Amino acid sequence: MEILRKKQVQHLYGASLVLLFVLCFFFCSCNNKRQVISDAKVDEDSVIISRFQKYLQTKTAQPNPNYYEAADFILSEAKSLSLESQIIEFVEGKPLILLKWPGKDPALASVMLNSHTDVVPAEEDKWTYPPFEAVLDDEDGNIYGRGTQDMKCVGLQYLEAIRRLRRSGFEPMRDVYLSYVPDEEVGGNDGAKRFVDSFIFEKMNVGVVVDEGGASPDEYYRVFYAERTPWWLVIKASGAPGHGAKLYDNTAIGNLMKSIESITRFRDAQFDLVKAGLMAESEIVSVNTVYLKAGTQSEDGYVMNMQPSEAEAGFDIRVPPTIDEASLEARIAEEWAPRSRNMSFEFKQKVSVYDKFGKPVITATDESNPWWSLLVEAISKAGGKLGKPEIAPASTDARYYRDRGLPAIGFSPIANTPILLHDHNEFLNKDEYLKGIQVYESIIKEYASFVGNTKDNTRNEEL
Ligand SMILES: CSCC[C@H](NC=O)C(=O)O
Ligand SMILES: [Zn+2]
Ligand SMILES: [Zn+2]
Repeated sequence: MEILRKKQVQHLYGASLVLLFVLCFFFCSCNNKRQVISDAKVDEDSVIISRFQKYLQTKTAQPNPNYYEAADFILSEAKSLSLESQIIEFVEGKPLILLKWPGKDPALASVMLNSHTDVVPAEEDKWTYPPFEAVLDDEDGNIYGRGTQDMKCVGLQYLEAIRRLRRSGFEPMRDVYLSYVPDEEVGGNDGAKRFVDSFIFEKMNVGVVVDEGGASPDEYYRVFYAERTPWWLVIKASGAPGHGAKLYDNTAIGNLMKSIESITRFRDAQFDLVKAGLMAESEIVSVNTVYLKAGTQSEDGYVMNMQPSEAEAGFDIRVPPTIDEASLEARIAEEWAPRSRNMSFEFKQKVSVYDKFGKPVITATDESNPWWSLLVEAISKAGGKLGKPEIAPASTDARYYRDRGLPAIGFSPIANTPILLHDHNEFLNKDEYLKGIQVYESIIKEYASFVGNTKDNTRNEEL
């Protein structure tokens, strides 16, 4: 009896040891698998980041962008994804790359994801890291480089999102186009403008355009449904020249100064509305003096005892679509550059805030525009938070698409990031970049699967 019990106990011990061993083995192998999976994810992420760095290293800064360097990179990525591709040169030396992921029902209007390949220049000596080396700072995970926010991030995130969707077996219903356009930073006349006027664009039967937005310092992504248009104003004043010691009326510089005082009063009043929290920054007219030119030059500077006969100033004015253009025009002609003070003015750039029907160029952000609702849904599905739709403070290529009556949404998935577009030390955190890919994955999926009617989905078309 005693012996039997002892034996039973020994058996029990043996069985428990085996069970423990099996459990240990199972647990360890599971853990190992987890380890393998997370190692693979780290590896995949670093490959994605190095592709981004490669695109950032292409030298496409204005005023001498090497567009072919960027084109070669985009085309090789497109090839690895088996996307259809073509290079279009509306202007020699300024290629536009058009990629296509064909949908199952080509009769449906297509989705177009737009980005520009050029970037603004950088003052290299003011940067912590060289602006075209795309250095990844291991301490904070930030990637520094011109174009990290504006907007090489977006251009490549589109492709990374498509890579993932393809891998998951997703097939679009609608054609998805990716357009990589030149010259946005200098006005888009040789890029997006030529493109929208082309037969190629006509044939694409675009139903919606997604284009760039901006960075957001908080956790809410910014989204733009319209934008302020640029009025680049040059004011010239003339007056009698005279001795530097003489006081007299109507000098060129005196006349220009009066205008600048008037412009400054207007600027301050507009700015006060923002400071008081009554208006958003892009809902007011902004005016900034960008150059002043006067004086008679001498060998070592300017002649000091002569009052010049001509003086000139340049202003960057940004006009929201909510404003009455005629009253601003009248203010310029009557107060800022009146003929009565020997003044004249011209616009280096003047884009109307109205479309050809005289209505403000705006994309609807309500249920009348299914693309808007789909975007909201897609971002939320990806776990992103969307801020209140805004008017973009500056210009983008989206205006060319909106001008044609197409809904165009300005959106870059950059949250928790200081706004450094066109600034020194522009950067994007690698995790924010990776998160953005998921967001586009969700948007493309939502847009490309949508089979509902898209007619009359912008206010412009309704009118
Ligand atoms: C009107 S051409 C200039 C376009 C430029 N776009 C982005 O910064 C801008 O200054 O708004
Ligand atoms: Zn941009
Ligand atoms: Zn820009």
